[in-house]
Amino acid sequence: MAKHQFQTEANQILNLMIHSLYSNKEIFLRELVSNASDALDKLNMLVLTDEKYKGVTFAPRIDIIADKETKTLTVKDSGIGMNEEDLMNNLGTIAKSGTKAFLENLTGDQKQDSNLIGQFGVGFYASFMVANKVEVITKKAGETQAFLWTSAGDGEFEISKSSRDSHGTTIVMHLNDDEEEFLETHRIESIIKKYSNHIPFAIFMDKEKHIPAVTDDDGKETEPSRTEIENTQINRANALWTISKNEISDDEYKDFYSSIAHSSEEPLTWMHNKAEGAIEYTTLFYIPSKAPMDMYRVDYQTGIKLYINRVFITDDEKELMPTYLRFLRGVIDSKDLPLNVSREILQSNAVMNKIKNASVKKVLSELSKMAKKDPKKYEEFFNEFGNVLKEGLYSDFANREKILELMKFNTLNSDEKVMIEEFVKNVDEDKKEIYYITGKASLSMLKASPALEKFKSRGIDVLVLNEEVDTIIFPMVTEYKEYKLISVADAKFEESEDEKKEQEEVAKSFEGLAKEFKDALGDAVKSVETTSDLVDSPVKLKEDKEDPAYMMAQMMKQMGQDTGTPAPAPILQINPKHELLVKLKNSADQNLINDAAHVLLDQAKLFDGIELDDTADFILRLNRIISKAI
Ligand SMILES: Nc1ncnc2c1ncn2[C@@H]1O[C@H](COP(=O)(O)OP(=O)(O)OP(=O)(O)O)[C@@H](O)[C@H]1O
Repeated sequence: MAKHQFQTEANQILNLMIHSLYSNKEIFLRELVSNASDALDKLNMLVLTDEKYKGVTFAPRIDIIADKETKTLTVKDSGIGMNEEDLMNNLGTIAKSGTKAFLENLTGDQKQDSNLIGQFGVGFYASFMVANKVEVITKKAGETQAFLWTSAGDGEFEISKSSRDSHGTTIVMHLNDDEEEFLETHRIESIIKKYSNHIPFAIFMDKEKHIPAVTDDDGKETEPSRTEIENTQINRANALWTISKNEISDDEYKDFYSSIAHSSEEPLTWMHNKAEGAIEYTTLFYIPSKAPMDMYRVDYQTGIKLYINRVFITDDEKELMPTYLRFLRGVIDSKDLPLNVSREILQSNAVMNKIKNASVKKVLSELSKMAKKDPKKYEEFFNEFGNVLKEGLYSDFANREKILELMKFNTLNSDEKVMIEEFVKNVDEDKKEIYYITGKASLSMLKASPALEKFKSRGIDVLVLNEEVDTIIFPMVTEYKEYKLISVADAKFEESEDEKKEQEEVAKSFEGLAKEFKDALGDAVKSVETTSDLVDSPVKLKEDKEDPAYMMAQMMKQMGQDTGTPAPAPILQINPKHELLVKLKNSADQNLINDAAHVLLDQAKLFDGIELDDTADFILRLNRIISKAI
């Protein structure tokens, strides 16, 4: 008998289970049954596709055995089973993916953590919530040696040789004294009905059956009533997605979600679709109510299971759906794919691609319906998954317009987020230009940006995009229907001849001050010029987009490369109508002009979220100006 230590992460999960933070203990049965069902799925596929398993019989069943005398509860399956190496890896030494993310997210706060556990799906270790000792007797299909894995959940497990009639896995849980409720037939049956009614395989259990008394014609009892034990199927065992929509209740959909997503939270919504025609397939997609913890990790777990004619193929194929829909949970099942499909084939398979494209369209159109019919629910969805969906704007060119229509935008003139279809109603029908501003700043800060003043003064609304990803995504999104998307910095408004003339005159009268500013600031700015764009602010920065150095820096940024070379110096634009600049123009105090030039440049930088190179210098100059004013 060999003793082994649990891997640190596995041990942490185990400890959590034992000192159960989680109040919903009954889910241990859901987890074990779901593992049994997965093991049957795996064997089913191998028997159908792999020569090596030709001789193996696939007789799928799951048995639950409650023994009140030994206080044990057993879950047994005739699935793929495990050999010694599998046992070592799967039950102890290698934590399943997502474990790290899960553990990092724990807060120590019972209520919050219990929610997290509900989302994570603790798997096999959940058995230690109710048992003080767990034994796993298992034999891998096609192999001869069976093994016994035992642990009391105390940091160690043991593996030894054992025997088992045929392939499959038996999990024996020695229940804690206060968990005997899980030996009661009705309790077990209700848990199975709740979570595992629609796994594709039958679950059996011994049940007491009442046989009524037999009476003769005169009503005299010839045989008394009695109870018999009968091995009975306790779940419906019909893959839920194969049933027609109108025969499935909301509760059944929710329960099925709980079993495939290992989640105790209700899904936000689901979409069940049967496509008939050239390619036949069924999809059942769920949108969770909370974002999975690993959603922003590269090693996120996919939530879509692929079945081919009800035979499980994979749940680990990131190409099944685009990454920007990675929050989806559910099933794709099609008769029209070859059973022995490999990962490579799957990725380039024309049928799979058609299913994928049609499914994406379906999901997007369902989301669009939700946005219109149930805005409150859509808001919940968007708050959780909006930023992930947004990734589709650059990764899925074909559906860009639809994804854009699913976005909710902050805008300059609105306190509530609006959708683009609403937004364009107020766009100038002649110009057909949608303006946007991006920046890594708070919403209020960005809305107060000097760059928006020319829009404010003209009453034009602007999309205000203050998420970090927006600065990368939106420059790539150049149009929506017949509208152009234009960054506020590139927006041009027509001016009358008189206006132009007036501006030229103003610029001329400010030439002296502009030169003094440039002399004071040196290479920190490319040039200093007057602008008619500003109303309330004295200055703003402008990038010179024609500058080759600027274009180069942008290109490198888009390719995700930071070469460390500083961006080219910006142009400092000054507002000739602003009192401050008018006063400076008329001032002969060179020191004041010098300090003001620096302070105004720094002020413009701060507005654009740029860190100051020399904060001490900024403060020194500011203080000098203040003391002069007093
Ligand atoms: N009844 C079983 N038959 C065969 N293998 C099993 C069985 N139960 C568990 N395993 C193996 O042990 C692994 C770990 O199981 P565990 O329940 O901890 O996580 P999981 O099933 O991989 O993840 P999740 O619970 O999120 O689906 C499984 O992936 C599987 O390989």
